[in-house]
Amino acid sequence: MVKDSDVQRQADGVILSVRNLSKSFGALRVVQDVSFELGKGEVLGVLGPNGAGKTSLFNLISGDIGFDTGSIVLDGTALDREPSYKRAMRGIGRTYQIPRPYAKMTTFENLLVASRFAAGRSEREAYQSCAALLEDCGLAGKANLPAGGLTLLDRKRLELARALAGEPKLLLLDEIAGGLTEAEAGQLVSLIGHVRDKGVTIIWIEHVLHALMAVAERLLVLSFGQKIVEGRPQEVMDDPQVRRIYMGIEA
Ligand SMILES: Nc1ncnc2c1ncn2[C@@H]1O[C@H](COP(=O)(O)OP(=O)(O)OP(=O)(O)O)[C@@H](O)[C@H]1O
Repeated sequence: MVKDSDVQRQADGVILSVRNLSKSFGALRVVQDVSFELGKGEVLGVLGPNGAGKTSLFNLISGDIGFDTGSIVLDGTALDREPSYKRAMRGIGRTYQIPRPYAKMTTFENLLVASRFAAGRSEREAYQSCAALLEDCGLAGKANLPAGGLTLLDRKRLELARALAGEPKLLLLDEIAGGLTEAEAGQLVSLIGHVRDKGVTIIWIEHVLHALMAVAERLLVLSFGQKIVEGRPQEVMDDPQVRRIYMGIEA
């Protein structure tokens, strides 16, 4: 149920309100009564053990799956049952844990598709913005290579660039640093920092803690589909429940 107060808060600078969101697959309750808010330009990190419901939460926000109960309000608009392509056009961009480029298309063509369809750019505008994006994301030298042949780091860069080509106001990053070396993760962190500096609001699910801690202003921890704690990064990491449940450390 969307309350008038949610819409009012959004006028005050909140870009996303998630209220009492729940989703079950059969008897499995993957997201249970989760609520949080996100300020414009904020970076929220999401943590939790494997299977905690983090990707499911993203799928609910992006519209890849529908929720059972609760509400999601983006910039004053309740998303209700809107499909994912409409949410992309409203400004929700996302990456997937396993990058999903069109493998036979070139890096540049992959970006063009996102720019034309998610951002609704004309052909000319799309060419210009995608050329700039290739530069920003360190992919200029790979523009004409088939995306399927890129290294893992370049596939992650392309995954991020494709999400950015849709010109999102809210960007959902799903374990984008996973599988990278420390130096590669560092490059990605600085890229994400640039995206944040341009005013894009970000929710970032990540197991690579040092990468997340470098950018996130607030953390939210899920366990068995429920939000167990939310707050400033150091407060959250010091929380006894988080140390026990997430890190396996006895308080
Ligand atoms: N489409 C689906 N049908 C049935 N069960 C699902 C489906 N999608 C996810 N699940 C289950 O929901 C639970 C939460 O999965 P989810 O992928 O959201 O967790 P996660 O926190 O992102 O985990 P990880 O860190 O391993 O990516 C898991 O038990 C998973 O098996």
